[in-house]
Amino acid sequence: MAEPLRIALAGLGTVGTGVLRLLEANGATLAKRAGRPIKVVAVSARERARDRGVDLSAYDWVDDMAMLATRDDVDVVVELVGGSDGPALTLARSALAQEKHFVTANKAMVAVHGMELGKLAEAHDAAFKFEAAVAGGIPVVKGLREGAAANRIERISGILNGTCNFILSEMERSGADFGEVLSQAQAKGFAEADPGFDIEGVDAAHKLAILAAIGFGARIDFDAVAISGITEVGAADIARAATLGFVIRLVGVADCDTQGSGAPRLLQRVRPCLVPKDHPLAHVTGPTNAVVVEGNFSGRLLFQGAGAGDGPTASAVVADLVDIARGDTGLPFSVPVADLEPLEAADPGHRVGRDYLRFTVADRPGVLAEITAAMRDADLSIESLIQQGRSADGGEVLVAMVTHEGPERCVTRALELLEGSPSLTAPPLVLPILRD
Ligand SMILES: NC(=O)c1ccc[n+]([C@@H]2O[C@H](COP(=O)([O-])OP(=O)(O)OC[C@H]3O[C@@H](n4cnc5c(N)ncnc54)[C@H](O)[C@@H]3O)[C@@H](O)[C@H]2O)c1
Ligand SMILES: N[C@@H](CCO)C(=O)O
Ligand code: NA
Repeated sequence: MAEPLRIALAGLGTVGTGVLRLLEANGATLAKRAGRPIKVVAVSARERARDRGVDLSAYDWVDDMAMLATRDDVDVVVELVGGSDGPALTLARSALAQEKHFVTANKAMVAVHGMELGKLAEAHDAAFKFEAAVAGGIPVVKGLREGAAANRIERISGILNGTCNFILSEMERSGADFGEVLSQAQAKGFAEADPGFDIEGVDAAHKLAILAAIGFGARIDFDAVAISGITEVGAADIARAATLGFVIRLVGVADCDTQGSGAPRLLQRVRPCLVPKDHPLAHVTGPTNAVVVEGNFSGRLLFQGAGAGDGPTASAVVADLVDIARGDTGLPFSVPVADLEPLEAADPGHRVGRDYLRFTVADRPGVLAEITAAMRDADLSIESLIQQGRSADGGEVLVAMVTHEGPERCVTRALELLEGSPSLTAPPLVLPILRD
């Protein structure tokens, strides 16, 4: 059998230890599939003494992870540390500059520095692979880059954050409150080191920006992703959505739009959406992720599976190692980085859709008339409206409505007209209804 592919592994947390376990469990099969053994030679993490439930005695321990990139006995550096900058980025730059292949699960770093790292990889004939960075174990980077390569991609949409999906579907199933379910997601190892990245939608936006770059042949533009997280979604919204025939999911959507001018513009958004109960994404529960890719010849492709957790994420990391062992060390993106288009961000104002609007209002006469007058003046038409119950103390009540299809600028205008109104006791919540 050929010489082993020699690995240095930085980070021995949830994913890093998962990779060691997987290589141990499936080593013989992997060697056959890859044509040579995949062998870890060195590891690095913060605390050497910590009990991780894996035997590290066969690997060199390196205190300073930056040293992994300088070793002559290493072909691939695997980074499972996290953080868009700091030691992960230093390691990536140094490994690629020294012509080591580089594999990572770090979507924050790929979303922010992917263009620079991709260029560096191309310049040094090294592989730069990040299947685990997007939707954990689901082979969606490969699916888009390779499986759907023959298509013009028209739209990418998906549930890209396991923590948020777990929280929303658990709140829906058990009626538990947000904080309690977030703690469960943290205990299960889905959440980021800073769970703010999950619940504010930033993690999903990192992943969407990476997928959009591959799908649309565009430069990664993470700063252009419009992001809203799930912190404002309450149990009452989930219950009202259910009454109206929807579930609430955090969904990332990217598509291109010429806005009449000819030049394609890219719209990337991550928002909690109302998903019709018969839509495939409505059945995605727990930490599962799902991505719908719409190709002009393939039609709809649905990729679904575990988006987080040690085993599934390790599966994606090791799949990248198998590719490298087989000699697939080619372009990190669908085209050379220099050929990725710098697409401008699209203005969503003219996009047509339906929305769920939730107002928290003072419980007194005339308030509903004020809201509906603003909607009339903004040319926004109401399809249905729910105002349930009365507050015992004449305090505040929730009014939820669903609009008819109309341009997004009408919703923006209605909210502008209501801004500062003393009738509203909290900022309104707008959740788009995901279109088919
Ligand atoms: N956990 C998941 O389900 C999952 C899924 C997909 C991608 N990811 C990504 O994989 C990466 C790792 O995630 P994780 O969940 O395994 O994290 P983790 O916190 O469980 O592990 C991180 C590891 O990196 C080490 N580390 C952190 N900072 C360090 C530093 N400054 N110097 C040396 N070592 C340092 C820690 O000691 C630990 O061993 C992140 O980029 C994360 O976004 C995680
Ligand atoms: N925190 C991420 C891990 C997988 O990328 C999630 O919940 O989806
Ligand atoms: Na993946």
